[in-house]
Amino acid sequence: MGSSFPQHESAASILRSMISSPGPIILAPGVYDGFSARIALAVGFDAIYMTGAGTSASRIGHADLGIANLNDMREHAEMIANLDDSIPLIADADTGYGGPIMITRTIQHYARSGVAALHIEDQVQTKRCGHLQGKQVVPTAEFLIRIRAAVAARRAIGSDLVIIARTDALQPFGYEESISRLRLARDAGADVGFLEGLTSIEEAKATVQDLAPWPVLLNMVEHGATPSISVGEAQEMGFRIVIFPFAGLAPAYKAMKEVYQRLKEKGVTGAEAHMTPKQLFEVSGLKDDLEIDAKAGGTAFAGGV
Ligand SMILES: C[C@](O)(C(=O)O)[C@H](CC(=O)O)C(=O)O
Repeated sequence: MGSSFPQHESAASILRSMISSPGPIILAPGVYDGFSARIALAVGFDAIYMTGAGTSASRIGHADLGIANLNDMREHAEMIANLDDSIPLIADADTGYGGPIMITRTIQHYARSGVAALHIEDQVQTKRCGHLQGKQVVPTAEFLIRIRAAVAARRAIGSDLVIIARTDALQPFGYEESISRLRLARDAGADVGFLEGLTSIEEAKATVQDLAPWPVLLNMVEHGATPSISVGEAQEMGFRIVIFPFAGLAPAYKAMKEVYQRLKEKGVTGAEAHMTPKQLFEVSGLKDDLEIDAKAGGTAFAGGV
C-alpha cells in the first residue's frame, strides 16, 4: 500500500514520464469506487481510470448527465488516488464544472487530492455521456478558455497534473472540426488529446496520425459509438493511453443483479463458499491495516480476526 504522504515522485510525475517515454501503451481500467479500485490495483496496472459515469452511478445513483459536481468527483477521486499513490489515477473532470474560475478550482483540488491526470471536455454544462445521442458542445473559443484556465492553474501551483483535452464535437460537427479543436487545445498547452465517440477504426487511426506526435487517448467504451479495439490494436495504431471505463461497472451490474434476483426468488444468495467476510475485507487492505495496528503496538487485533 502506498503512503498518503508521498516519499516518492508524485503520481502525476510518474504518469507524465510514462506518457513521454517510448514504452508500451498505458492501459487504465475503469474503476468506480474503492472496492473496484482495490481489485484493479491487486490485478496490477500501470494506471487506473476513475469513470465519471461509474462515479455518478455508484456515488449518487444517477446516470452520466452532469449531475455529479466538483465536490462529488473530487472526494471520490481523492479516496481512490490514495489507496495506492504510486499508481497514477486518471480521473474524469467532465466540463471542468464551470467557467475559468471553477476550472482553476478543479485543477487545484484534483492536484491536491493526488490525481495524476484529468480530462476536460467541450460539452455544454448539462452534459451527457459521450456515447449518447443529442450532444451539444460549446463554441471552440469557450473550449479553449477552459483549456487555457486549466493549463494556467496547473502551472501556477507547479503541479505535474496531466491535462487531457477531450472534444465531443464529432457527433454534432464531424471529424475535421474535432481535430481542429484538439490541435488548438494542444497549442493552448493541453498534454494529451481525446477525441470522444470515435465511430470507426479508420477514424481512430486517422486521429492518432493527424495529431502526431501529440499523445492521444482512446476511450474504449464497449457497445457505445466506438467499435471494439483491443489494447494491442490500440497500441498498434499509436494511441498512448487506453481507458476501459466500464470494465468494472458492467460486470458488477450483471453479477449483483443475478444474486439479488436469486435471493428474491429462491431465498438464498448462492454465494461461493470461499467468499468469506475476511476474504472480502482482504480485498480492501485488511492485512495492511492489521499490520499498521500491530506495528504501533496496538493489541486490538493481536488475537487475529
Ligand atoms: C469516459 C466517460 O466520460 C466516463 O465517465 O467514464 C464516459 C463513459 C460513458 O459513459 O460511456 C464517456 O465516454 O462519456
